[in-house]
Amino acid sequence: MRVAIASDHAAIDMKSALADCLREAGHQVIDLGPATSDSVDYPDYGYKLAEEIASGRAERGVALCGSGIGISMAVNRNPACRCALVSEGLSAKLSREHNDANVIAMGARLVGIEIAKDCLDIFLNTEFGGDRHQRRVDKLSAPKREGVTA
Ligand SMILES: O=C(CO)[C@H](O)[C@H](O)[C@H](O)COP(=O)(O)O
Repeated sequence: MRVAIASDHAAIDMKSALADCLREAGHQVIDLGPATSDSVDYPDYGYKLAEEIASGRAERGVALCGSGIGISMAVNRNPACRCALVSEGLSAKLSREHNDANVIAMGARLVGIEIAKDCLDIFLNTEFGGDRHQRRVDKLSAPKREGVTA
């Protein structure tokens, strides 16, 4: 699978460790940076990652920052992305089975590396359930959200 990965300065070590895991598992890794631990802004990297998904250059994405919150918000501003912020395996599994998540987000300051590896493995190896979940996921992509005024 083609997997894009991006972080901010707070998650650079986790990015490097997860990129190694992805390569060892035979995935093609698109590392969008950053390359150093100099302070950067998570929206810049979240938007870059989202663009990789939207363009089709990447099939899945991994978004990392200190809490995972900021970068997941940035990724989800792109309508092509369904980014799930997770911190344990069951959420990673449900993000695929129920939500067809195409990006996983985690917080390097909150989640240990072994749990992060487990979440990533589950995220990449769990199929979408389809059926009733497809109808709901379709509504996430609908150009007009029924009953929403804002
Ligand atoms: O967690 C984050 C955003 O949700 C970021 O990774 C930052 O770490 C966080 O905003 C704190 O930034 P700092 O410059 O490292 O203090």
